[in-house]
Amino acid sequence: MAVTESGEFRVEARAPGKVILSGEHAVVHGTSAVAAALGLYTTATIRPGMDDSCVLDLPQLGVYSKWPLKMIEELITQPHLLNPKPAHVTSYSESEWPQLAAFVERQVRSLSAKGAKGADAAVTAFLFLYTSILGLQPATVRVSSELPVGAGLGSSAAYCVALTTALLAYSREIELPQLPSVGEEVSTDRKIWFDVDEKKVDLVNKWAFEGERIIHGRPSGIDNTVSTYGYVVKFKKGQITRLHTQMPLRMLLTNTQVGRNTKALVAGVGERALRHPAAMGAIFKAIDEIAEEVVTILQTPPETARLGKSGEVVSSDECGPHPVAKTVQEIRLQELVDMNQGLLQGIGVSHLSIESICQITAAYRLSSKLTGAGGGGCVLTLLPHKLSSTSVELVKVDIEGKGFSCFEAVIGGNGVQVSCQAVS
Ligand SMILES: Nc1ncnc2c1ncn2[C@@H]1O[C@H](COP(=O)(O)OP(=O)(O)O)[C@@H](O)[C@H]1O
Ligand SMILES: C[C@@](O)(CCOP(=O)(O)O)CC(=O)O
Ligand SMILES: [Mg+2]
Repeated sequence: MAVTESGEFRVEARAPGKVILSGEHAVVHGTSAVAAALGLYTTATIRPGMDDSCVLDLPQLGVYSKWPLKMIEELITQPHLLNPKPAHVTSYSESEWPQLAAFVERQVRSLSAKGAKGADAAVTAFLFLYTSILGLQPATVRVSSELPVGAGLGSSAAYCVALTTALLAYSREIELPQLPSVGEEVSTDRKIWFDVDEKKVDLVNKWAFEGERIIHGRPSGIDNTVSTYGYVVKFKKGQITRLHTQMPLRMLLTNTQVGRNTKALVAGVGERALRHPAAMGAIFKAIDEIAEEVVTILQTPPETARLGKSGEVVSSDECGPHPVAKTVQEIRLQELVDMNQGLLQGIGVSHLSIESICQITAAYRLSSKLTGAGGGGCVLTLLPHKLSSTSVELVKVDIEGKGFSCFEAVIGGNGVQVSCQAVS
């Protein structure tokens, strides 16, 4: 453990978003899903606090609050909650925090209109994680993100993972990398990100899941798991398998800009499953089979499509004026994406904006599906490895011409990382 002369330091943790390739919603009901880390990050920064207070700055939600620690202490009515136990993961329950909901509601009501949306859940999760991990230590906390919030790219999980990691590092439950000596300037471009120690990364994931429970109600755990560990994973009932993919994964992400809320969508699917247990059970089973097949395909070395009699690539398709060769795996994966989207529509989580993107890309023989909770949010479009950048541009122009925004995703990268700096 490195400590500065003054003993004070600032920590930062960054956690990636995610894309679900296959299996969203059904995974909440115990089936398999496949997801990958997305190269867009949420960063939590904690620096020493002043005036015995806690400052929370959430620029994406328009939240900026400064609370005297005495005020937070009054919310803790159970004596055993007064002593933080970072190594011992606990769950939030309203009965143990009888005054927290009303406190948060008052805080959020006093915010701007921009600040109100989603702020209650974010502030509740923050206060629970802060007091449980750090206790009543003064600190200034800022969480900012490159991810769109509430668009299916796992911003809620990245928020919980980044925040939890920064809190655990600030409490020194996570070992900090060597700090530069006091007075030594560290410029932003020299900032080094370190992976979280293997022994502590499971602790991060467990605390982050508790945060997700506050925001989502009933998370499967896939989002916080991918954000914590990174890469491409299969997830089933809490079991995580890292996939060593043989095929390069390339995709376009389109944001419909239609706002939605994961908690409400997950609850809606749960209610539909109660009304139609057999039919919904059959759909979940089909989604499970699709996810398992996706896992197999991703791990199979690419096989180039055969040439037909006149020399054409039998399994190639036209993409605008440019022919595109697809591997056998890419063609199968496209079919599975189409089937998965059809089933998601069947469980009631698609949206006209999503269908319209699927139609646009189908004209280019490309397959798309919603990713995340749906109801709006983002749509992924698989891009064959050999699709030229000119063809991708054509698809993008068409999508953007219809008023949506899209970008080519960087996926399968690292999970949560930490950085720190001395404060003189
Ligand atoms: N950068 C952030 N700052 C504060 N809260 C955030 C941030 N990102 C996500 N959240 C919380 O997560 C909620 C969105 O989560 P959710 O509906 O699951 O959508 P998604 O995870 O797909 O972006 C927000 O309303 C907010 O409570
Ligand atoms: C719908 C679901 O499968 C994924 C939700 O992802 P997001 O919050 O929309 O990014 C829910 C879950 O697995 O917890
Ligand atoms: Mg979420």
